[in-house]
Amino acid sequence: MKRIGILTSGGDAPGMNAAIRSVVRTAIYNDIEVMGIRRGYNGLINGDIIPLDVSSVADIIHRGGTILHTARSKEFMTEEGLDMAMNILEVFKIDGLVVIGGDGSLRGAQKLSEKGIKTIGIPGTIDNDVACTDFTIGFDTAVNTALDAIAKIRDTSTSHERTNIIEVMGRNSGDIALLAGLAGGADYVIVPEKELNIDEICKEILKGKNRGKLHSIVVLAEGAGGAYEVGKQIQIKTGIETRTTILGYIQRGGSPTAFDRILASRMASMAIELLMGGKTSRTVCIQNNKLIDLDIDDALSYKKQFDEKSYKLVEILSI
Ligand SMILES: Nc1ncnc2c1ncn2[C@@H]1O[C@H](COP(=O)(O)OP(=O)(O)OP(=O)(O)O)[C@@H](O)[C@H]1O
Ligand SMILES: O=P(O)(O)OC[C@H]1O[C@](O)(CO)[C@@H](O)[C@@H]1O
Repeated sequence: MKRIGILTSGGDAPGMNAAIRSVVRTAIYNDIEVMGIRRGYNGLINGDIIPLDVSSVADIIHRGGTILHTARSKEFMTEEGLDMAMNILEVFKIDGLVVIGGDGSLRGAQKLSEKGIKTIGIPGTIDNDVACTDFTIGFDTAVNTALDAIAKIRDTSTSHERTNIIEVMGRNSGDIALLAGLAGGADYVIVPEKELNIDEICKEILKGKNRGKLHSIVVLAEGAGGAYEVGKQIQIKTGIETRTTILGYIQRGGSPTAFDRILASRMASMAIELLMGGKTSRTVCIQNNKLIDLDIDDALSYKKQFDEKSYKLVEILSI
């Protein structure tokens, strides 16, 4: 293996830069050249490619976002787009590719490997919705960012004796809501994996009020829908003044936690080892605190298991 490419795709996530740094430095350490493909699969189709050396990845381990930029590419999902991407890889003499992104991005990597380019995927998304891995890069930072916001909202909720609904990201996954809610002492978490029951939530809130609680915190995952409507319903049914905060993109930016930097550095270095070992169509995952690699098709066939125990624990601890 003489020259590899690296790209980030889908939504950005804190820790992607740490992964890029680790790919570049592990490769160069092993005498492999690295080309940075900018703007995801769009950049691959358009030849938006720059060489990366040791210094190009200096001073980025602590930065959010991705220095390679990212994108979602409809064109890449067509047969013509895929062929154009393969042509560009040939033109730039790239014989291995590392893709950092969510499940869609890994699917794209798999398509390229079917066409003959050696590809390795690294799961990076704040949503933690790639079922084959216990953690995706960026998830831990997003949970900590949400937790910090919950703590601040809790202060003002207490002063005003209000209920606060806090909407977090996660697409169709309730993982950010669940863990930020557990760590933030939420009274209730609303997740897409569970049916929404407003009366049940109101009962819990009123139970808390009757034992002298000064505030209630409800963490809602965006995929569970309608934060403002949920807040309105709760206010009508409990008579308690209710406010809604949507955290949005602050969860996708910011300096990655130690956990995400370490996970990113380890996964990315392993991706290069896999390429050097001649592997293709594999994705790196972490399971039970061990890094493993799986065939991308197998990895994408995993079904995400909802963490019922943590969900129950939120209920137990909010009595
Ligand atoms: N089935 C597929 N075949 C080829 N390419 C795909 C496929 N699915 C997704 N991709 C490519 O990967 C890109 C990113 O996918 P997607 O928008 O689903 O985000 P993701 O990687 O799942 O990350 P996130 O959910 O964090 O945004 C798509 O825009 C597309 O270019
Ligand atoms: O960047 P966009 O297109 O607004 O996408 C937002 C989505 O991306 C994510 O931030 C990451 O997949 C989701 O949590 C969210 O639903």
